Amino acid sequence: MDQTNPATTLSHQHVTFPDGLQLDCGFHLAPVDVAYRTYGTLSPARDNAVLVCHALTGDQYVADPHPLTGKPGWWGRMVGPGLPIDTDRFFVICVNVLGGCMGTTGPRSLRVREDGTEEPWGTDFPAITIRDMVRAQHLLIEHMGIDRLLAVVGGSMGGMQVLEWCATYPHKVFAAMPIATSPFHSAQNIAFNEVSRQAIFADPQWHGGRYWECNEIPARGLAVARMMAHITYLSEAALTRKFGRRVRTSPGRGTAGGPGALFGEMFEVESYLRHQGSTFVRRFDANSYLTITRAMDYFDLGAEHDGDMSRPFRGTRTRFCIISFSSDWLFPTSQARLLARALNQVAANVSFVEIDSDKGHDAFLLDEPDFDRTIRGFLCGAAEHAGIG
Ligand SMILES: CC(=O)SCCNC(=O)CCNC(=O)[C@H](O)C(C)(C)COP(=O)(O)OP(=O)(O)OC[C@H]1O[C@@H](n2cnc3c(N)ncnc32)[C@H](O)[C@@H]1OP(=O)(O)O
Ligand SMILES: N[C@@H](CCO)C(=O)O
Repeated sequence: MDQTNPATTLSHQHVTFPDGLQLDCGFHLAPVDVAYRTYGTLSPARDNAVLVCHALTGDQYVADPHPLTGKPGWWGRMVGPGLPIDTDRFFVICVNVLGGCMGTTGPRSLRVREDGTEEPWGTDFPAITIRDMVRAQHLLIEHMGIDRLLAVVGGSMGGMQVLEWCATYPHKVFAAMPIATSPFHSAQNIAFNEVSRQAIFADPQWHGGRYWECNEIPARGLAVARMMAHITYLSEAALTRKFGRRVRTSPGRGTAGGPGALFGEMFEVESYLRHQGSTFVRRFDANSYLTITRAMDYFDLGAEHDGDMSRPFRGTRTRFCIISFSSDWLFPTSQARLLARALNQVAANVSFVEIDSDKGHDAFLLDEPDFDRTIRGFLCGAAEHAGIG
């Protein structure tokens, strides 16, 4: 089933779809490479698959070390034997999103020019939507011979994909967990994304998006984009608990590119953000960042259906568990509640849980026992209702 493609050294699991995809923007993108990871074993009936959808800067390495950073998978505490998404029981699939930079086709992928030579797509990569990402995942799921996913689970932009799965392929999702997400990307979030993008554009090493020609990357701009965005993933309480107003007298870690040493001292929180920025640029592509943030901005389930948020789910038989976090100000509980209300009009099985946490948006990536229990319980219930042992 797995076709190892020597063109990518980033993913152990990878399929090329020569016919590609018709995108929402009207462009036909072909071929399309889909890079993914699986954990656990697909049952003979192919009915125990759980698709995990990653967030903006995530990737398919959910539960094994990242090939570029060597760090543990981003949901290693959630996915594995005996863990809430139990790989002794479920076959877990995670796909690097379309537009990404970890093996699935994106701006860094090569395209063939008219003269037969190849170059990266760069900023010519077509605009994509969350639905396009889901279509690419669907190609893979069909390729695997899976008719129905037991569950689709994801946080943040991953949650947007969960909702698109339910709207676009309603008969293929038995249960869905949209986490720390919203049925539309808010004006505030579009605004934050725009600041991130402007930081990239302002970097002299951006070179109009053709930075590979100069053998450079817009590292400073991408790092600033990440620093700003990272603040939105936390909460005031989390930042205060972690750093307060503490300063470090020696700049130490996290000084890359900054003027901290000029001031003689640096607040711990500054050092932390610089560290987050500088580690990010080692693993992420700026053009992917632009492409994916734009896809998030376009996301608006209601607008896709004449302003009626419940319409895409009419007739659904999917079981939903919506989860929000009390201190998440990026995807606040109020937006999850709007989703729950819309779903309640048309779906028979909708539960909604707000987890009490002061860790902000990224709480879905962190140790939150109530969250773990909710995921475990919902998946066990779904498996039972689906008749899976
Ligand atoms: C589906 C997806 O969402 S995938 C994408 C998820 N991954 C990311 O977002 C990666 C970046 N984000 C993070 O690291 C997030 O904060 C989390 C949620 C993943 C991890 O949170 P936490 O466990 O609380 O870690 P924390 O935010 O404190 O960061 C720890 C890092 O900061 C460093 N750090 C902590 N304090 C400081 C400081 N004062 N100065 C410099 N560096 C610091 C640590 O050394 C550590 O570095 P390392 O990751 O290189 O080992
Ligand atoms: N911190 C996560 C969540 C963002 O929504 C990421 O970077 O993907």
